Amino acid sequence: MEEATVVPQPVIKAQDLNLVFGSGDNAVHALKNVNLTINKGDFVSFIGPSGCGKTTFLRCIAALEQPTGGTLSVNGMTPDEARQARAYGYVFQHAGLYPWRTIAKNIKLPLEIMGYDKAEQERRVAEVLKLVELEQFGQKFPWQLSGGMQQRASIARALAFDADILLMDEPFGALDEIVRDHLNEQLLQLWARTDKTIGFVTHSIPEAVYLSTKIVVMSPRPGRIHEIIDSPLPKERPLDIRDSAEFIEIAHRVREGLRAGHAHD
Ligand SMILES: Nc1ncnc2c1ncn2[C@@H]1O[C@H](COP(=O)(O)OP(=O)(O)OP(=O)(O)O)[C@@H](O)[C@H]1O
Repeated sequence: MEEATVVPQPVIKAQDLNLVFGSGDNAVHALKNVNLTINKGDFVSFIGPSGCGKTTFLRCIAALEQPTGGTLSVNGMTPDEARQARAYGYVFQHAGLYPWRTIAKNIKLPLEIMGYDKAEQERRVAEVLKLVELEQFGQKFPWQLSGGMQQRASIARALAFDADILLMDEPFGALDEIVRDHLNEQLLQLWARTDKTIGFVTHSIPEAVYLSTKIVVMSPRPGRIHEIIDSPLPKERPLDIRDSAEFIEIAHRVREGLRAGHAHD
């Protein structure tokens, strides 16, 4: 029997994207001629040296920065329209939970602002707490949770309005290795279950290789895409896949890409 061909559905499309902060002598060319298509269900990691524009690219998608050239579409809309349509959830490096609100109330806040009725707010909070395995912690305050649990709560908050796209800016950068491994595993399971499209910024080669279907290797300022590596790893990834020859080979390619990217300067 012939295998069904899956037609890729572009979700995020950047064409010749440029962003220059400031002008004259103070101009910073943060993104230069970035061309990238992210398809539905992709898990795309962005890796590159500090200051190469990873966060800026994510912020452009989220309409938090305005590109100075090129085009960018999100679910077929402009980033501004996509923001208004709640097309994505955004997870920052630090959990950013309000200390005076319980975990459930933190997750509820954007839902309140968006005008969901009380019953729907409760239903969604319960659902996302379950997804990140924090069902028992809704009534706790952030300070009563570990760093990893707080980060899971912030992921739950981003998932609460059930956007198809999740943008994550180094969400696990501040956590220790073991907690990070665990959260990586959980995030992959969540991605497999929900079929979301994920854009993920990281500094860690193993994290990028473990999580992604596509690894975007960026080069130093002005931020350009040096290479896009498609991962042949299966969707189901136990942690020990990191010891496999295939994994090590991709990690090697990413490292080489990062080195070669540096040579542009
Ligand atoms: N609002 C701004 N005004 C001026 N320059 C900015 C602004 N935001 C970012 N930059 C500059 O743009 C460049 C890209 O920054 P960005 O934060 O996207 O890099 P990054 O790859 O995410 O870095 P890191 O890995 O350190 O988080 C940097 O040189 C940064 O200093």
